[in-house]
Amino acid sequence: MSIHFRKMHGLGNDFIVVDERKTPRDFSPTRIAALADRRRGIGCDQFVTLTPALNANAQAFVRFFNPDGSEAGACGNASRCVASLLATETGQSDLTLQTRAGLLTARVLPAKEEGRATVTVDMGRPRTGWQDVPLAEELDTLRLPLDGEPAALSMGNPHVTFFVDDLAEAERGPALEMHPLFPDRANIGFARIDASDHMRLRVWERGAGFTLACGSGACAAAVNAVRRGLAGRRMTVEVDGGEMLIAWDDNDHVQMTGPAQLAFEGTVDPEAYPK
Ligand SMILES: N[C@H](CCC[C@H](N)C(=O)O)C(=O)O
Repeated sequence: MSIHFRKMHGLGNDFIVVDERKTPRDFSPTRIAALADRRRGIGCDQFVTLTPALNANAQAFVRFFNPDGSEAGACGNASRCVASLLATETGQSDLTLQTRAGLLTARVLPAKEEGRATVTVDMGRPRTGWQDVPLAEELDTLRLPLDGEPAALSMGNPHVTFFVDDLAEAERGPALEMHPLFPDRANIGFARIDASDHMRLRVWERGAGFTLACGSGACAAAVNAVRRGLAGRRMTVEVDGGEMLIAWDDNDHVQMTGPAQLAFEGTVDPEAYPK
């Protein structure tokens, strides 16, 4: 039986979004991986499901799955896309999403062009304890004992940020994702600080590989830059797919602003894919 889906993206980080609030489906990791596959399936960086919110203040419970079938607690770019979807549906500009990392509030600004919105998501507080990331042992998350001394934190998902002069160092990403120091694996960011309010970032994403943008990775890199005394608390983060504005506010919350775009809608029969 075919289901409806939306293909959306934030700065080229792309998503299949399935609204299961009326008919929950509980896709298996295998089926998610098949649907997310760019050759055998529809193809996406993350598969995103909406199910009924458990918290009365939220419009939906939102879950994020990588193309390898693993689930992530946070996904910044997809959170902007879902907020934009809910704004179109409800006519509201202020939305609340329930995620495994907690409640996220979002504000959708008036769309300048059809199908594209600018959204600010409050991504909550960065968690900088070694067990938050998590790390395999007690360490100072400001400088990990790895070549390049990266900083680490969680935005609801694990992020490690290397501060580099040459972004070619991003080729280290695949091996570092699987490093034994990261029991849940990790998203590996490589940030070049070009000014106190501007960085260039590439992220090797856990379970997804290089993406054109990583919202939670931009939040993590901006906070880690402040922690290391390399930047101010408002930062333009330039990624392959474009730019986001990140602000680590006075309440210790990270505000992420960027575009959300609906590419197309369609239907798919999940039964046509491996269970
Ligand atoms: N690969 C990430 C999830 C997607 C994050 C990224 N697409 C974003 O916009 O934050 C993880 O496993 O934690």
